[in-house]
Amino acid sequence: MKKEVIQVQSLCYSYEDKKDVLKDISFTVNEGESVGIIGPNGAGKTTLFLLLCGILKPTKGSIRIKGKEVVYRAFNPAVGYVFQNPDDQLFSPTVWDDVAFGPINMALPREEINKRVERALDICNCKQLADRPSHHLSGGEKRMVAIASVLSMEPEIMIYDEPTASMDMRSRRNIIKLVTSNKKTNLIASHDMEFILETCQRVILIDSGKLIRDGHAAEIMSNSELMETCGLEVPHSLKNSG
Ligand SMILES: Nc1ncnc2c1ncn2[C@@H]1O[C@H](COP(=O)(O)OP(=O)(O)OP(=O)(O)O)[C@@H](O)[C@H]1O
Repeated sequence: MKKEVIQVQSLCYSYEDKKDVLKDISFTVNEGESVGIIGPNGAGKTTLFLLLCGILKPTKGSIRIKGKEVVYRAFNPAVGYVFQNPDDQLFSPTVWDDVAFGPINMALPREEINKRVERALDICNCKQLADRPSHHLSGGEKRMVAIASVLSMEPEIMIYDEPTASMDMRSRRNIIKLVTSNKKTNLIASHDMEFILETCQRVILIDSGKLIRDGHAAEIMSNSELMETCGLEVPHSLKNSG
């Protein structure tokens, strides 16, 4: 039987100056599943991710990761979060330092740190960037390095917020490959519907903070009436198929 690794129960969230950003959200995610989180701008996708990582604290409801309640502001090595904006993730003098930052803070032995950095840079095709300052990289390069800086911590659950934004075709393909070939649990928010379709069997559709649908990706995303009501478009590859 599949293990439930994420359990979200009756989750509500209000910012101080923006109420009811998430309204009574409940879902579970099994180990090894890849789930797309789709919804229009401002639907609450990033807010949901910040709650899953413990960066924000639920106004109501609960989130359990691997059976344990998420602790507000506590680092959870099981969860890796790739921020929407890579500049929020990269701050060290070089790419190598940025990718090593997590493993160093996990107090791993030097040899293990080196191994993990090499592996993460290799998976993300960033080896040649290792000695460059992260803030001198292009937008797409920064995004790949940001992914490497999370992969180096080897979390079981990866959360990606808009991973294909500003990526060229080759880098986008590379992300599809790394998401579909890993054995991790993946949560991915994206407006790139074709990308979601290629990487996720299941999607959760959120609109105005409410969970509208949770189910089979192609089934939900081919429903043109539903997609349009939520300000989204049926991906090209599903047009005329549903
Ligand atoms: N720090 C904040 N303070 C107040 N309101 C916020 C804050 N961050 C986000 N919001 C508001 O909360 C709502 C949900 O925002 P969120 O970033 O979670 O949406 P999203 O689905 O990720 O959007 P996008 O697709 O544009 O990235 C929006 O109305 C946004 O304006």
